[in-house]
Formats: sequence, structure tokens, C-alpha cells
Amino acid sequence: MNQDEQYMKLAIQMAASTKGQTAPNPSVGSVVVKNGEVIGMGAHLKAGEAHAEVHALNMAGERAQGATIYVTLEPCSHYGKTPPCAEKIIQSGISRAVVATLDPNPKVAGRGIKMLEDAGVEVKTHVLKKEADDLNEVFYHWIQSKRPFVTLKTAMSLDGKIATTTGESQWITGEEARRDVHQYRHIHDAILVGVNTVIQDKPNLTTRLPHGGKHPIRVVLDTHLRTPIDTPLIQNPEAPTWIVTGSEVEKEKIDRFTHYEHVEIIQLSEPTISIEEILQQLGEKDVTSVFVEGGAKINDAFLRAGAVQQVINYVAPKLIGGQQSPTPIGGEGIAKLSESMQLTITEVTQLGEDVKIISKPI
Ligand SMILES: Nc1c(/N=C/[C@H](O)[C@H](O)[C@H](O)COP(=O)(O)O)[nH]c(=O)[nH]c1=O
Ligand SMILES: Nc1c(N[C@@H]2O[C@H](COP(=O)(O)O)[C@@H](O)[C@H]2O)[nH]c(=O)[nH]c1=O
Ligand SMILES: [Zn+2]
Repeated sequence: MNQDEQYMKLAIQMAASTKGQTAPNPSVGSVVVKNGEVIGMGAHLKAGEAHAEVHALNMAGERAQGATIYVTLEPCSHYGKTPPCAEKIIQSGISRAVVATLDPNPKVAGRGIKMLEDAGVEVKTHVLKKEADDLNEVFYHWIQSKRPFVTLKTAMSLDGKIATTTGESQWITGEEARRDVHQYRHIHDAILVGVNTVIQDKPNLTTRLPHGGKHPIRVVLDTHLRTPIDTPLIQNPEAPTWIVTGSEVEKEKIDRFTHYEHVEIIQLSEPTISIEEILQQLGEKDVTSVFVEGGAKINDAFLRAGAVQQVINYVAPKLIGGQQSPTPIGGEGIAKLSESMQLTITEVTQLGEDVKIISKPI
């Protein structure tokens, strides 16, 4: 690993530590180095606040003159909620910029690099590009498609059951696997379930980690607005609850939820719920990632809509059996194997007694 990669690794580690908290912005890290000494470092912490380069350059101060800056993402060149980093880099007298990867945001996309080169800054790109890209696969998906990056999560027994014939499901997976799920809730902007899961499991859908954690927005797909008022998602205001209904739900039914500040009813333009329309609305509301925790009907709807970017299966060493016991993906099913979704497995890990399998559609 050469000098440039060493400092870029430090910048990447800083960016990785802010995963989930910068949405809808990417996670970015930056280090300023002069004569082999680190004189500034920083990461973007929250959308609307200073970018990583600004933190690092402020720490370096006058000594940035003639120094090298490392950034995990191409410095921005536009006025968003903050002024362009490329300009600040030029003004601070930096003589060399090492950039891991370009920013696919149409507002930047190569313009940041061009601004630096036009101002006489020496630029080197594609240092640890893959590691930097892996950091922001969610941001890249959202900024280019304006749809949230969708992760479908299921938890099932070895024989593929998510509950017994009476619907008992807690718990199939053990403590460690469930803790891992809460880690995903923490880094996601939204968690999404169907109204059947709300009625059956009365879930909270909050993030319960030992050290706390950020709660995702709780989204319920509920065509006929059957969500009970006395369910935790409505009674417990710890996180926003957005209920998506069809166009035929009458106004007085919607009015029952009005005095719950944290509850928002999103009424679609059609009688039935289209996954495409929901993702478009969530994307427009700056939701960059959605964690779909089912149940079976919702999982099938997302699968059929081809709206899944990542699948996470937790498999417990239990055998539940029963022709009628529910499985993770419901719906009408398919006749031909060629209609099944093809995935590639990207990670298999053991968590306590359970196995976690991450896969991505091909
Ligand atoms: N039944 C299991 C799961 N079941 C997940 C269901 O979505 C269930 O309704 C919610 O987890 C309940 O939400 P909350 O905990 O109240 O926030 N998920 C798991 O990872 N393992 C299992 O065994
Ligand atoms: N977070 C981040 C960047 N984010 C880029 O800037 C956009 C957000 O700009 P703004 O609205 O001003 O925060 C975001 O969509 C992405 O393209 N750029 C950087 O140089 N460094 C950073 O640390
Ligand atoms: Zn910037």
C-alpha cells in the first residue's frame, strides 16, 4: 500500500464511521497532509452541515498552502446547502488533490475535478476507488434514479418458514441476528412493512441497539387504511409513521389519524398501491434507503416490481414444517423457473446460531 493509499484508507475509515447519518448526502472523508504530516482531517456528519473537505481544511488553516488533500468523493462544484468545496480547496492554496472516485451527482460529475485542474491543482483520481464506491452504493442509486435503495430482509427457519401455522413468529432468529437487523434499521432512512404485519405483530419498528441508534421513518403499505389506532406505530411517537393508502379511502377514516403529530397519511392517486409510485414519492421526500421487513405479501409485491437492490436472509437452525406455515415471499407465485429473480450471493456470515446471507439481483 503506497503513501496515497494509506492516507485515502484513513479518509475512507472516517467516511465509513458516518454511514446512515449523512442522508440524503453521501458519506465522505478527507485528510490534508504536508511533508508526511497529517495537518487536517474530517468527515461530512450531517446533510446541510460542512462537507468533509471543509472540516479538514479548517483544521489545517494556513498550513494548507502547498499541501495535499485526500477526499473519498470528488469535491463538489455546485452551491447546494453549502458552498463548493472545489473553490475552497483552490483558495486554501492546496497544490495536490487525491480523489478516490467521481461524484455521479449530475450537478458535480467531473466538474469538481475540472475546476481544480483549471486552477493549476495537480489531481490524481481512482485511488481505492472500489472501497470508496462501496461506501456510497445507496447514495449513487438514489442520486441517479431518484428512488430509494431497497433492501429486502427476511428471517426464516431452515425449512423456509417465517411463522408457525398459528402465526407465532417471535422469535425465530436469535439475539445476535436480531441485533444485526437493528443495526440495519439504524442506517436506513425508512423501514417498510405491510398492514398485515402491523395487525399480526403489532411492531414498533424502532431501532433498539445497546448504544441507542437512529429510528428510521416507519412506512406502512395499507390500501384500505386498516391500521388500528391502538397499535404501537400510532401510539408510540418515537419516530414518524407514514401510512400509504389508496385513493378510495374516505376522508373521515383519514381524519382519525390527524391529531397524531408523528403520523402522516400518504394517499396515492390510484385505488391500489403501486410500488413504483411509492418509491417515486419516497425518493422525492429525500428517502434514499428503505429496509423492507415484509411480510410475505409486501415482499412479493417488491419482488414482482423488480424494485429490490439487495436481499438479506437470516436463517435459523429450526425446522417448523406445515404446508400452511407462511414463507417469506407470498403472492400468486410463478409457473416457470425462468421468471424467478436471479441473484448473486455476496456475503455469508454466521451470527450466533443463525446464518446471514446477503445477495444482490444480477
Ligand atoms: N420474527 C422475527 C422477525 N420478525 C420481524 C417482523 O417484522 C416483526 O414484526 C418485527 O420485527 C417486530 O418489530 P419490533 O421488534 O416490534 O420493532 N425478524 C427477525 O429478524 N427475526 C425473527 O425471528
Ligand atoms: N457530502 C459531501 C459532498 N456531497 C455532494 O454534494 C451534494 C450535497 O451538497 P450540499 O447540499 O451543499 O450539502 C451531494 O448530493 C453530493 O453530490 N460533496 C463533497 O465534496 N464533500 C462532502 O462531504
Ligand atoms: Zn463539497
